[in-house]
Amino acid sequence: MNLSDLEIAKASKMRPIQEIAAKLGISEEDIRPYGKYVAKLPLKLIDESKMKGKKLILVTAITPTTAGEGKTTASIGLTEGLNKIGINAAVVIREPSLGPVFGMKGGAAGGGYAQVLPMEYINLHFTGDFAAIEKAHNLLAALLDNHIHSQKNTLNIDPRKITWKRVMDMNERALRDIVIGLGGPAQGVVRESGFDITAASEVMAALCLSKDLMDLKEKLGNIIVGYTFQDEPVRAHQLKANGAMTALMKHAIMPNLVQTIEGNPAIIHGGPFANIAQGSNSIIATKMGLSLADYVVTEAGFASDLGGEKFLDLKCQYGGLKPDAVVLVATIRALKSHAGIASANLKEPNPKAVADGLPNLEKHIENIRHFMLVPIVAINKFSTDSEDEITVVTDCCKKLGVEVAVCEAWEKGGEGAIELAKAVKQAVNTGKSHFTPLYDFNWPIEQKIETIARKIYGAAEVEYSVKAKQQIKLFNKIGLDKLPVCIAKTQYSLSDDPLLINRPSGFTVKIREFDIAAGAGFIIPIAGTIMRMPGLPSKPAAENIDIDADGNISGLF
Ligand SMILES: Nc1ncnc2c1ncn2[C@@H]1O[C@H](COP(=O)(O)OP(=O)(O)O)[C@@H](O)[C@H]1O
Ligand SMILES: O=COP(=O)(O)O
Ligand SMILES: [Mg+2]
Repeated sequence: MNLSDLEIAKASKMRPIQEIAAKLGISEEDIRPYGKYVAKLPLKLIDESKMKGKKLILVTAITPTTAGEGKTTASIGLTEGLNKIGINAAVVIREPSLGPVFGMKGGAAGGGYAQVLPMEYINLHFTGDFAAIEKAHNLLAALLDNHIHSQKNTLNIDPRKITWKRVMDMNERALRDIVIGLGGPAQGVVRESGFDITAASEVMAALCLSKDLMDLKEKLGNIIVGYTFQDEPVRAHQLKANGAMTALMKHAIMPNLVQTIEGNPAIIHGGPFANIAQGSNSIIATKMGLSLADYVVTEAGFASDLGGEKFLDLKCQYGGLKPDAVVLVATIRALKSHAGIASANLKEPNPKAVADGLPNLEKHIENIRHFMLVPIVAINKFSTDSEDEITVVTDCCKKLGVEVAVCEAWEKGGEGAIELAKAVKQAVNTGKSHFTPLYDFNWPIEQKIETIARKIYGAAEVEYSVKAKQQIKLFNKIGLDKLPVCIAKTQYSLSDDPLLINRPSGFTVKIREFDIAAGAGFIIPIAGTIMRMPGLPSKPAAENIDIDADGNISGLF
């Protein structure tokens, strides 16, 4: 195949969004169109009574290369395949961030003949949800600094203990750590601050974990922006910020309906990354999908140790969701990378390297079983994969008693995912999945972290910096210790060291500090050197993106 993702997307004939809505039994009056091919869906379409008996399938992956191993592509392909075998399935995915779009990974609308459309609209500004999240986040920052400057700091906030930063949906390392208020007394109070990427915003997390607009307003009001001189937490509602913040989110709270290349329904909502945030689309969108379709295929970022674990322990517990099966995407190229093969040589057939990389796959299979769930391995086939290499993986799965299917949806669309769809249909109806979260929110903070680190990462122990230990004491004092944890760490290793590939053991996870999302409802242990504002690579994808006089965009992928 020599067409690019964008060329395939442009060549695909889209159906009016009303037709896609009708597939989900939604009337024209009930949708809010954004042009001909996109619509927002009102929350009244969520009906928990209709969710009974519906099937929820999580798509996760093995530890990825920098390009990603095809979870979003396979999720869309599987949805096409399920519809081809007569199952009314919808895919529910996250909205792409401009960070990767202009950075290294590119967009997040799938690939090849397994894409959601309109791809360029989805990958760029879409319906403005990210913009609303950014504005709400930065409004709180502005009100906070204004309180200190213009309102005599009656809340007694210690400017050195402000934790609330600003956000921007761009990979901007230059804004990670900044000094604000320079230029004299009229410019506010001089203090250190910084930017995180919007995908890491607590407003994003609150949106993804809320059940409706008033729940979102309460979550936003509970955001801790910093501490007083007496170490008391200061929350957004004390700045009277959450009403206006929620007003900005009035439309963003509604999920977005689009379509796949084959005209099946796709719901897109929220876009947190899974290495620095909780990595799953919203509870609202997932419940809407389960209210309207019989099967919902949904993805969580990066591998089972990041998006997978956070989807299961955090989102499912908060949302009362129970997955019926987990698809574990594996690629020949990623397995070879775990054998130490350089990225330049990953296309060369090398069955032995595939075999040497299998321990990483085995660990991710074990991780899914830790949640008492049934894994199905989906080999996302690339054109360069050899039959011998694929046989290495299928033999390994058979030895472990794990269902495995080759997924060719990137090349063939739904036709290429029928084998996977049949395996999923069988798995969700065996009743062998008895979803059990890894930990109870009420456990002590250290026990929650150490359970994940040992069981899911394979760590020998967890170490805490002096700062992290002080923060745990503070969290225990102010009652944040009963919140779940959302560990920020590298996506390139099961450990917190990106250089430890394959299945590392005997390592120590080092928690350097914590961020908190007291409003959204979790604490964020930050492991290793991970940053919550990524930087652009030396060859940004943005340099290859262009537009002509007729508005034709090129280079987006
Ligand atoms: N089978 C495949 N062959 C070629 N390219 C693929 C294949 N599957 C995915 N891709 C490409 O790899 C990149 C990552 O895919 P994506 O589905 O976004 O992965 P993830 O969601 O796991 O990050 C995308 O550019 C996509 O088009
Ligand atoms: O948060 C990361 O998501 P992907 O793995 O889909 O890129
Ligand atoms: Mg993805």
